[in-house]
Amino acid sequence: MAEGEPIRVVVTGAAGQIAYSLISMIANGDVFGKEQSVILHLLDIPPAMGVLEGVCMEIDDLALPLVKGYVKTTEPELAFKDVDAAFLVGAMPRREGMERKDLLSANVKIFKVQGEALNKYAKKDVKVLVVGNPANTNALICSFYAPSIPKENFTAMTRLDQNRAQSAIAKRLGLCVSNVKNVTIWGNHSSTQFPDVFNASVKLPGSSKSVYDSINDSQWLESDFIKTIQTRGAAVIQARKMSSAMSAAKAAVDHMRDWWSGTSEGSWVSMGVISDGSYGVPQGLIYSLPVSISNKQWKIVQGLKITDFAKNKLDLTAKELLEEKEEAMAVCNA
Ligand SMILES: NC(=O)c1ccc[n+]([C@@H]2O[C@H](COP(=O)([O-])OP(=O)(O)OC[C@H]3O[C@@H](n4cnc5c(N)ncnc54)[C@H](O)[C@@H]3O)[C@@H](O)[C@H]2O)c1
Ligand SMILES: O=C(O)C[C@H](O)C(=O)O
Repeated sequence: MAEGEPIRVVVTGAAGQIAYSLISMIANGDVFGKEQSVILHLLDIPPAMGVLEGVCMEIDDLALPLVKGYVKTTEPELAFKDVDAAFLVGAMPRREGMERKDLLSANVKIFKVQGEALNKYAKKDVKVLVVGNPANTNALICSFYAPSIPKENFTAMTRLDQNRAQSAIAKRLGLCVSNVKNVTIWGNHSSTQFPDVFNASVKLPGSSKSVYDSINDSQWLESDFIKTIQTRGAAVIQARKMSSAMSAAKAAVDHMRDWWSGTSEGSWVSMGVISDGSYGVPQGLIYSLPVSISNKQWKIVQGLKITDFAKNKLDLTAKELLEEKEEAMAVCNA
């Protein structure tokens, strides 16, 4: 990319509630850096075009110098044309009482169509982040229908779960969240996910201590803490009557920023990525794993301690993803 040239960034579901927070953060340089200008590609469906018109007025009124233009469209071929990065947010959110996989039959077809469009129109090194639920399986389907783009370029968002877990640990310890490092989310962005602090640490002045030792309450860590993170999305829906948006947008920013700029030495983040058999996870699923990133390439962190307790949890969430994959393929082939 030539110095000073804008990158093209697509946000789907651009008239929705997550996009409303996300677009301003992208436009402000929070994802691709304060020097990187952007052309925003904003995709939504015809009934949402009036709202999107208003969002575009607000983009103008933000008066942010990094925004070199925007494309507002209902056409995937325009939305995905030559894009460098894709935030695939547009999909139906769940309502109270639903599991995310209940959205599968409604949402998965969107990701088939968008995979095909990415395949035809996007740059071959496009970085794709799927936010729309069920995020892991939607990312898998999107990648399946975009065979000319490397599978490594399709990821699903579990960063919100990581942020929730790190925040809960910090709160319990009375520390700032920036002191908590290397919490891992394994598996599906669903109630079977495993938020794992066995390998996480707490930074203290001049030293570092394991989260386990710092909290010193394995009963809490192995039951209430896990359940709270697994069901946090549902708790937000119950309270707000709408799913998380502000925190979801921030997590999407964190995910793409780290993919773009890299992780620091000795630290990792969680992303739903294509599994290669590491940690006994079946190959070919989009499964949340610990990754370190440099030169815009993620790498699965190897050698983390997996106890029998953890292994059972890893297997359970893999089983759910295998079932979702089968159901999604059936929906797409129907
Ligand atoms: N992975 C995560 O951590 C995470 C977190 C929060 C929400 N989500 C999911 O993100 C999705 C969006 O949530 P939201 O709160 O912004 O929903 P929303 O209903 O406010 O917005 C969704 C937008 O997508 C649009 N849309 C629908 N079909 C589309 C299509 N085919 N192409 C383009 N746009 C389309 C809708 O018109 C709407 O404007 C939901 O599926 C939600 O469950 C995921
Ligand atoms: O829980 C949901 O349905 C929305 C989102 O996936 C979340 O985790 O908040």
